[in-house]
Amino acid sequence: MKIFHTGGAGYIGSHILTELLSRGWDACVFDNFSSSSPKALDRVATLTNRQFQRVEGDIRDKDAVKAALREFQPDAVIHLAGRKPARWFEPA
Ligand SMILES: O=c1ccn([C@@H]2O[C@H](COP(=O)(O)OP(=O)(O)O[C@H]3O[C@H](CO)[C@@H](O)[C@H](O)[C@H]3O)[C@@H](O)[C@H]2O)c(=O)[nH]1
Repeated sequence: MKIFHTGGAGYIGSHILTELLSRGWDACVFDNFSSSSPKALDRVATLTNRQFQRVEGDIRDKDAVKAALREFQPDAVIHLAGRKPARWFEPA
């Protein structure tokens, strides 16, 4: 299986990525590292002893997403790239 994995460098994403690679699946991580670091991907590669594609890009950039999908040709997409939830404000 080939998985296109947005937000794959994040907390939940990097755990999912580890599981995908451990199953022998291929992955392409698409992430802008706005709340994560490429170092997380290095750690996953070391932990799993697997290499995978990495694309640094903005999920809102339709052309960049299309180009990455066209090149990788995934079987499935796991989409975790997203902004953190809005803060909770106490009512006045
Ligand atoms: O426009 C965007 C926004 C985010 N990202 C990426 O998406 C990933 C999101 O991951 P993260 O911020 O770690 O979120 P979660 O994996 O949902 O982790 C949530 O849950 C964790 C466990 O509770 C907390 O530690 C985190 O702070 C909280 O955001 C990161 O790699 C971001 O760089 C993009 O690529 N594009």
